Amino acid sequence: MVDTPSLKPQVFFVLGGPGSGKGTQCAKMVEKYGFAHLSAGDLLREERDSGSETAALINQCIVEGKIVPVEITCQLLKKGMEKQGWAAKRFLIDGFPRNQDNYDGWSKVIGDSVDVPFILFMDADEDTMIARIIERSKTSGRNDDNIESLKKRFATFRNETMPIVELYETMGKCRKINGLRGIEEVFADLETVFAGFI
Ligand SMILES: Nc1ncnc2c1ncn2[C@@H]1O[C@H](COP(=O)(O)OP(=O)(O)OP(=O)(O)O)[C@@H](O)[C@H]1O
Ligand SMILES: O=c1ccn([C@@H]2O[C@H](COP(=O)(O)O)[C@@H](O)[C@H]2O)c(=O)[nH]1
Ligand SMILES: [Mg+2]
Repeated sequence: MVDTPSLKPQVFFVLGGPGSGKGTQCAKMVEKYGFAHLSAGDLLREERDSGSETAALINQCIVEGKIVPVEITCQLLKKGMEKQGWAAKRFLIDGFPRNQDNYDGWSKVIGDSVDVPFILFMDADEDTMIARIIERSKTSGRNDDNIESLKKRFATFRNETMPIVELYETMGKCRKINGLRGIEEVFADLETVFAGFI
């Protein structure tokens, strides 16, 4: 467990398939309400591009749509949270925990050092998400924004991440958002869900 001051940070995990709008909505929460946003995927891409000893493993996972071992991701998230200032913060952690290994690793390293009031599940159908990612691929420069990687990312999402969404549902801690509407309409729903925290 990490050593925390008395005031615990609040962490809201944001889950959803590739292209469901996690990053887009988190950016709006940062802009309007000053939440701190950590995208696990962005942190992993940054670590890969730094050329560290884990770079090759991270890149292989990204291209194959597989999930990076939690020891790597959790350390990046912990460092990111500390960098932002740990205490009295509201963190949106985007794209994590993605499987049981992620969930267990987070529980072990961070666990009760933070409060997780609820998670967001950005719900959208695959055809919509594929169309968004193919459009994004024109400018993103991401080496997993292509049909081959995307199919694998969807399979991982269905098989490994959805059980984590369901786990939070059973705890009464999952807030499902219809991600199919326009960006502003989706954001209005987030504002409703976050009432009391904004
Ligand atoms: N509600 C929306 N309607 C239309 N387009 C959207 C909507 N939300 C996001 N987009 C667009 O879809 C693309 C993917 O969105 P975003 O990057 O937020 O998804 P993500 O869930 O973070 O995906 P990934 O898991 O691949 O990082 C972006 O180009 C974004 O501008
Ligand atoms: O916790 C995580 C988050 C991400 N990954 C890997 O990164 C890619 C891209 O993630 P995005 O959220 O779409 O940016 C994802 O497919 C995984 O390969 C991870 O392993 N663990
Ligand atoms: Mg994203």
